[in-house]
Amino acid sequence: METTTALTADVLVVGFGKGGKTAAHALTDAAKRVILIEQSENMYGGTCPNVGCVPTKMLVHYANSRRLEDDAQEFFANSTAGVRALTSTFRAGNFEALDGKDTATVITGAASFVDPHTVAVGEGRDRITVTAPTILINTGSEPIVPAIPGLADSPHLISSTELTRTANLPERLVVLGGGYLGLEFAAIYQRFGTHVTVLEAADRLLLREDEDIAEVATEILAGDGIRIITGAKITEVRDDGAVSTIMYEKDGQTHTVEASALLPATGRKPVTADLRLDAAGVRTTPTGAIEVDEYLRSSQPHIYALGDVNGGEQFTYISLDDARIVLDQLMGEGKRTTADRTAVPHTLFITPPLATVGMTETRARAQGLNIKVSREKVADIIAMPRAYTVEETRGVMKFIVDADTDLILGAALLSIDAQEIINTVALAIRHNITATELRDSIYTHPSSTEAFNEVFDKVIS
Ligand SMILES: Cc1cc2nc3c(=O)[nH]c(=O)nc-3n(C[C@H](O)[C@H](O)[C@H](O)COP(=O)(O)OP(=O)(O)OC[C@H]3O[C@@H](n4cnc5c(N)ncnc54)[C@H](O)[C@@H]3O)c2cc1C
Ligand SMILES: NC(=O)c1ccc[n+]([C@@H]2O[C@H](COP(=O)([O-])OP(=O)(O)OC[C@H]3O[C@@H](n4cnc5c(N)ncnc54)[C@H](O)[C@@H]3O)[C@@H](O)[C@H]2O)c1
Repeated sequence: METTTALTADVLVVGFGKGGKTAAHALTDAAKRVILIEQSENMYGGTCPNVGCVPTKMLVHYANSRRLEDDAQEFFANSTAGVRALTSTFRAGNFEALDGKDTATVITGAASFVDPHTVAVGEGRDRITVTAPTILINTGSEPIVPAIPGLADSPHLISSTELTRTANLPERLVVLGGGYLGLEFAAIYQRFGTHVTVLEAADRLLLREDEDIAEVATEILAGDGIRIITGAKITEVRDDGAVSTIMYEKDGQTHTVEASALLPATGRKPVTADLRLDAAGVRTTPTGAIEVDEYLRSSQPHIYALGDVNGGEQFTYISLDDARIVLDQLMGEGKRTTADRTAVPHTLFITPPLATVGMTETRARAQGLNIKVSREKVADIIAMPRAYTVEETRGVMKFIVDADTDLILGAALLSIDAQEIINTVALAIRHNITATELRDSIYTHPSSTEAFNEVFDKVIS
């Protein structure tokens, strides 16, 4: 006999991502009854701490600390064991922190809509329905596997998740796509001792960045031994026992490259297919994202979508900011919107990292702005001995400054510590702090921030 447990809550959250859990905590702290449904017991806390940012950045750290005398396979297995230990601690912490609250419950199972106010989890006797006047969808994104003949069925296909967990270091990794995810895994695995090839469809890496910056980043990656092939049109994957052969066309010629592991890194798509959004009357875009307004309200005003699932930029801190917008709707003044975001920084965690914010030189010139550009190789920045003290002097710093107002328009920092100092530049842009003020500030020594003393000086005269 089919039975259903019917639960109610003030707010229902579907998916344990950054935005959903942040909102869930704030709402329970405000005495709301919250139920959060997460499909997998391996994903409490969502993508970032389990299979995304945290494991990959820990792997960057491990890969960079490998010594020549370390056995590659053993060192790698110990590294992923370290990652598994940390992620399981974070996972348990995420679960306890929320489920342990008096007014919060975490239910494990895949949720799908029954009607605009109700979702169901489980089957038969285990079926639970949850009904709530307000629903937050935070189901994240998943990898796109491009429709290349032979790829989806290849036994050597490996996901980014598996690459953060496996104990086996692949001998030859081919990464399809040279975006954020592809380049980070390429850099990590090359340093662990794998032979890595990146096949990128575009004519160069990092199309969104200025060409000179992309060129230095490409030189660094290639200098580390990664084979980078741009302008590659992948046509087929053929499998032959121990290896896959990837066929691609470049400049009118057909080439092949062999792989023992094959990572598709050609983008991620919103997870909406199994949510039965039609039953809730929630509209999606052609890419499957939940259609939202600037307040993150879906086509059903009581249903909000946060994080990757709403088709916005796929970063943890954007999902976090989505939570601020939704909380402002539910408990605040209802004014905060996605349009309030300015100077959102990004970091590509290669070594050294590439952090960017604001406008590129190319875009500023295309807009006809009167700009000054300061660009200095990290090795040449006398005011930044930190690069020498940690023996990482590769890279370049570039700032785009409005020549009329002295305001900073953008920055690209390919440098040790770039993931930290970019936040100071972003803050300066947001609060109209001028290039002169950044140049003339007092910074700790030796630090990377003190490069500002010198690099900004080059555009201020
Ligand atoms: C390898 C990798 C590295 C990354 N590195 C960085 C980085 O360094 N910095 C950065 O800012 N971003 C990084 N990102 C991107 C970042 O991880 C994502 O943008 C972010 O985690 C998205 O969070 P979210 O809130 O949208 O949801 P997610 O954290 O993706 O959570 C969604 C949750 O919903 C669950 N779910 C899905 N469907 C259902 C359902 N039907 N019922 C119940 N639960 C469901 C999923 O299991 C998942 O736990 C990385 C991503 C990857 C893949
Ligand atoms: N450090 C970080 O913040 C970080 C790290 C990893 C991932 N992420 C997030 O995850 C998202 C997904 O990452 P991603 O790298 O998969 O996507 P992406 O969109 O960043 O890059 C995809 C790349 O694949 C290329 N491509 C597309 N189709 C191709 C094909 N058929 N053959 C060869 N190349 C092809 C594209 O030209 C592009 O360069 C990122 O956009 C980012 O938002 C962030």
